[in-house]
Amino acid sequence: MRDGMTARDEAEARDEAKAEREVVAAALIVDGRLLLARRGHPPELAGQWELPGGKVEPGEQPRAALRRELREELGVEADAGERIGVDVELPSGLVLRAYRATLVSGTPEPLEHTGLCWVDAAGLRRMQLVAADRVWVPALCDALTAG
Ligand SMILES: Nc1nc2c([nH]c(=O)n2[C@H]2C[C@H](O)[C@@H](COP(=O)(O)OP(=O)(O)OP(=O)(O)O)O2)c(=O)[nH]1
Repeated sequence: MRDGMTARDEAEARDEAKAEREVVAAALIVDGRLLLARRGHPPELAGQWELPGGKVEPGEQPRAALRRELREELGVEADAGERIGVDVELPSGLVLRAYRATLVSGTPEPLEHTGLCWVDAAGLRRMQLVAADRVWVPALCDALTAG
């Protein structure tokens, strides 16, 4: 045990460290199309498409983080649902996880991205996705074709 820390402090610190390592990403599907967002930064990812989302803050639940990110990035209220696709280990040590999301209110706008687009399964296969997201294409296409 670390000096001055109780077992509960340590458990919470572990939980926080774990939460800090997760990036949540939204598979937001409306009318059979998936929303993609184009990154403007960092330079090595600029111009590539991703699922909107971001890092979970310490003490934050992943689905709450996703709702916050969609509010900040797109200006919408959304619900976060089931996981989709596999966990992806990012080179930075973060773990990237995708969740189904449903739109509750608002129209997505690119408040922090350089653009948005809605794609069906064929469109998704043509997009230049950030490398980490490419493993999700089959699962996302299944979700799109399942209606
Ligand atoms: N949001 C998101 N990030 C992704 C995806 N795929 C992927 O490799 N990433 C990476 C890019 C970044 O290294 C990291 C998330 O960073 P971010 O910039 O979106 O996080 P954030 O909104 O919390 O922003 P920041 O304040 O840390 O800049 O995960 C994805 O589909 N969505």
